Amino acid sequence: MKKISLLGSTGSIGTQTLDVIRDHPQAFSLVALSCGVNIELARNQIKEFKPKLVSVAKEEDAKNLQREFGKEVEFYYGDAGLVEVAKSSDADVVVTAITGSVGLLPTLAAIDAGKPVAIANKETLVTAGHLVMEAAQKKGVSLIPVDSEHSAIFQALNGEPHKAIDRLILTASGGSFRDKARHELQDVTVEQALSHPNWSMGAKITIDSATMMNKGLEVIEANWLFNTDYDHIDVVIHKESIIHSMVEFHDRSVIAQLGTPDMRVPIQYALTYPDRFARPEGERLNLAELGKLHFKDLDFERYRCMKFAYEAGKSGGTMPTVLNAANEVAVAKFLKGEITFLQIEDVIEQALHTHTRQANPSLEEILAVDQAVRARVMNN
Ligand SMILES: NC(=O)C1=CN([C@@H]2O[C@H](COP(=O)(O)OP(=O)(O)OC[C@H]3O[C@@H](n4cnc5c(N)ncnc54)[C@H](OP(=O)(O)O)[C@@H]3O)[C@@H](O)[C@H]2O)C=CC1
Ligand SMILES: CC(=O)[C@@H](O)[C@H](O)COP(=O)(O)O
Ligand SMILES: [Mn+2]
Repeated sequence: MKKISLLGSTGSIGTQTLDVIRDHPQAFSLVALSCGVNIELARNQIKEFKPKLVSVAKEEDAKNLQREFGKEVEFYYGDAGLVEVAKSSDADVVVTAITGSVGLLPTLAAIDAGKPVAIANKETLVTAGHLVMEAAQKKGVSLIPVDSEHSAIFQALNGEPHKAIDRLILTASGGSFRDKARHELQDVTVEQALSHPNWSMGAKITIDSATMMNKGLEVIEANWLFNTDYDHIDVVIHKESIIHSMVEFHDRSVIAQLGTPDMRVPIQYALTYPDRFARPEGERLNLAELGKLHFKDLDFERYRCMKFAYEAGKSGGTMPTVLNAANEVAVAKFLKGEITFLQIEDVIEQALHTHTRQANPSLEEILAVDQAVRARVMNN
């Protein structure tokens, strides 16, 4: 029985992780969970899965739940609660399905406690990839990708030596506005931006997908997870999201991983690796029915966030931290109707331009830059 601690249980990846646990009750159990403010759903999850440790965002919710559930469950709250859920249970693996760089400290805590991490929370690797990778290496802890592109690459690599890799090719759907030209993006609404053509995901990543920042974050994520430099990571637009990503080897052989868009597949693989469990209910891929798959080069002027992400990734130091923090706040502002869709790019560009890069930042420096950028962007 593999015991799981789940950060972000009430979100898109979180609830799909619970689907996987529910599908394989002999193999998996949930021993700890965290969520933010969706207490109604968390309450049902606690009743169904009976975790011993739970963290919520607010102290008041933690106190009320403690009264309700009694001694069987220990409740925590806030950022410190996330760290407890990550390190203090008897979990065999921690799934990071929380959104944003708030996932950094709990991820480091899980690694420090020697727990393998099934990593969906890409912002953690973007904001402090060098610290996360160094900690994982030092502790001998594995980071297993959940993000569909990185799971695809992980599966395509399947033990191939690093020296055999020539290029990683990430596929990008193009997001909600894949068929719109740049001049048509002036007045797009939040509702339109939240309508992804292929995937049902949380709000933040859906907006990232529409700006193409999601792919930018994923390029940085791939750089860390697969130790591959930016000149050997490409992106191709593939509107159907059937090929989840590819690896080109030195002999020009290209291995891709395909499947219908269903995040439960990479989530489950991250939990069963190196084994594969069945997903009998999963939708089969029918290529004949699809008929065609489409591919298109990425236009860096159309998708300016991609340019920012490659530049920030190549610069390294604190630049990816700035990219991520500015993006998180800009997306939150767009979702609240405070800025327009195209202003997301302007906010990020401005934050990157005004920042003085620090090389090889410590955890304290990363946290300070993250806070400073958030404060500046929030008040602008
Ligand atoms: N959705 C997808 O298909 C994919 C997602 N990812 C990545 O996975 C991560 C999660 O994405 P997704 O599931 O879509 O996001 P959702 O917005 O659907 O869920 C986010 C989860 O994190 C919790 N949360 C958010 N902020 C806090 C906080 N400050 N403190 C405590 N809990 C918090 C939410 O709690 P609550 O709702 O209770 O407030 C919720 O449980 C992201 O990093 C994303 O990029 C990667 C690949 C695919
Ligand atoms: C499901 C998943 O992994 C998302 O990150 C998805 O890739 C978003 O799709 P696009 O960013 O390609 O639109
Ligand atoms: Mn992805």
